[in-house]
Amino acid sequence: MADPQRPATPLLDRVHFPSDLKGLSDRELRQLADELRAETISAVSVTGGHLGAGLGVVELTVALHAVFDTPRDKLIWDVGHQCYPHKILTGRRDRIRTLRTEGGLSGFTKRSESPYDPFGAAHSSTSISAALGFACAAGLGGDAGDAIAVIGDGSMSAGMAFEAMNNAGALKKRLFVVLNDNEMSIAPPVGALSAYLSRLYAEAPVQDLKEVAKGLVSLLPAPLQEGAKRARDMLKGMAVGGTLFEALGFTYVGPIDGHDLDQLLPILRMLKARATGPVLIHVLTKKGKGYAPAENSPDRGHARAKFDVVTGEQKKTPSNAPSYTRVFAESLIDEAARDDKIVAVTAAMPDGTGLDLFGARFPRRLFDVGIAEQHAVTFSAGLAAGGMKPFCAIYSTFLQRGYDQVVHDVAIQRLPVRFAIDRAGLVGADGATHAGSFDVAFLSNLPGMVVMAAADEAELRHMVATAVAWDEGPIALRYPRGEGAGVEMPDRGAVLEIGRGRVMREGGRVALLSFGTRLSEVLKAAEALAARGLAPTVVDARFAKPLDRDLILRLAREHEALITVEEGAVGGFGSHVAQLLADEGVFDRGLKFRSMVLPDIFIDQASPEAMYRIAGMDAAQIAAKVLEVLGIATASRRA
Ligand SMILES: Cc1ncc(C[n+]2csc(CCOP(=O)(O)OP(=O)(O)O)c2C)c(N)n1
Ligand SMILES: CC(=O)[C@@H](O)[C@H](O)COP(=O)(O)O
Ligand SMILES: [Mg+2]
Repeated sequence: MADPQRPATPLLDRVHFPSDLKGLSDRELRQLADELRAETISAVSVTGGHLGAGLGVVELTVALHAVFDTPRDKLIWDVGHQCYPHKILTGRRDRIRTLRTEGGLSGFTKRSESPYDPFGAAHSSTSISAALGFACAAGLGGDAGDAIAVIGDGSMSAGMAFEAMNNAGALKKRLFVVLNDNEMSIAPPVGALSAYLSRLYAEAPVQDLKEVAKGLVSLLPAPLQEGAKRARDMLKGMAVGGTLFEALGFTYVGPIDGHDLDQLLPILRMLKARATGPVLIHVLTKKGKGYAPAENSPDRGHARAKFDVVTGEQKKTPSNAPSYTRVFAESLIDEAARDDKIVAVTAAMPDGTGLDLFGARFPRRLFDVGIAEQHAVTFSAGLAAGGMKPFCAIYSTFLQRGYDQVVHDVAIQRLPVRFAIDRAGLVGADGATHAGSFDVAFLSNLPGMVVMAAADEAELRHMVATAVAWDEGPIALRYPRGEGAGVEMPDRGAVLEIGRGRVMREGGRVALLSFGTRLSEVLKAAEALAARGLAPTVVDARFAKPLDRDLILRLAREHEALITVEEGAVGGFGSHVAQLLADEGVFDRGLKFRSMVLPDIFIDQASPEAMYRIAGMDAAQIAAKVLEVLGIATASRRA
């Protein structure tokens, strides 16, 4: 009997690389697409991960690989969260059930993984720039081949995509941009571009093949276009809204049905044969296509835990503690009920940041600006300058994109923007691209910035209250992905004294100075050391900026060694403590000092626990560091 969890895929079994598609008929390609969809669903049911986007591009993936000559032609998937079918067709099917696990395949495209991934991604809206780079390199004697960017409607709204199109339209290089329009970002898309795209296909019904083919004569080199004017005019008439892309110098083709290989194949073949400059192919698809539990869910199956293929039911591990994200959202709602100046800003991540809850309660006070982190930061600066109390909630990794805005628009003007930095530290299955490693470093060096890290969910509630109360300049609070520590929650957040840490336990010889949620591991390490008669002092620093100078200098005076621990890269909390100690001449007096930070490598996907083990930051490793600093040999070292 057929196993629904592991479908039969007789044709796909014969396809190992895109070259195997070349001998298949269009009818066989249609069958292949069906098998590829079933295999994608089966694989993600085992691994969890991004499901809906991949299901939406199954036919597109088959068509692009069937028509273009990858990897010579460079196929660049924007974000890369839709690339699982592509991985299956490009020599990685045997490892597809290792997606997003330690030692397994990345959940995104990655250059080091395959020559079929010419450009890595995971953050959005980079594909057109990269493809244009490839197109120009080819023209200058670099790698030959066409460049094709596939970008979603959500990602298309980001400034970078328009910067790239503006450049491409002027350069007039042959370049293919496939706009995969599924009317979804993670949440329903927002903004004027989204409305514009909807109008495009509301006004111009999906074109039938014959008409599109006629219109495509406009791609012919100029001398051949003369006799085709009527057809070109017809295409223009149909693609009423193509004018935006045409104004940017692209030939607009579409909208076409992205699930219909009878449309995709001939159009792509014709474009491959004849296009001369930049072309935008507007393809309509359905996120989650072909799998009812995904199609019918509000996020169209964007990301899934492992699930049962038949029922679609996800296998989530139950938890006793609320997530940090939820605590942030509930705390903010609580504060906002008392203070009508509080507003919230998200860059296309209402669910991920918990601000969907805030929006449900205060619809007029939530701004989802789309995938536009730079704008989100400066927009928040404007809100602050206008007298509001904006909470700009962004994942640590995505805030990287808005750094100049943080410096130039917020910090220099000392505007009280509250940065709620979610996904701080190592996040697990999304890997290095999504790790929140750098925010402490890139924020703590800014004059006037206050930088806090919550050690647990109760602390997070206090930090939200503290940020509300702080009007003197920008302030950031960081917290990780996942569940809290399960501590008792205060009814209301207390306003913390800026720049003051808290002593968790007093001990001798060594002081452990923790910044963030490693505190629980630090306390476990302290317990283990205490059992050996080496009870250390443990402090929750709370602030990386301003530092609690008095406390740190006291600890330095009263202990033989001081060790900082943080979920961030070098240049952050530990570096600032070291700077203080150096400036105050403390090292001259013989203090032993170590800073436990994320190592100077990008850590690939694994469970967060495994990633912290790789980083050398679990309780056992912290305890071992203490022994090392004190010159006490451990059993394993002696052995
Ligand atoms: C710079 C950046 N901001 C936010 C995200 C989070 N994110 C990942 S996919 C996604 C939605 C993308 O929508 P779209 O491009 O339309 O692709 P779809 O999922 O609809 O296929 C978002 C917001 C990201 N990866 N990169
Ligand atoms: C592809 C992408 O950037 C998002 O979908 C991201 O994977 C979400 O991460 P969380 O699961 O931590 O919200
Ligand atoms: Mg989309």
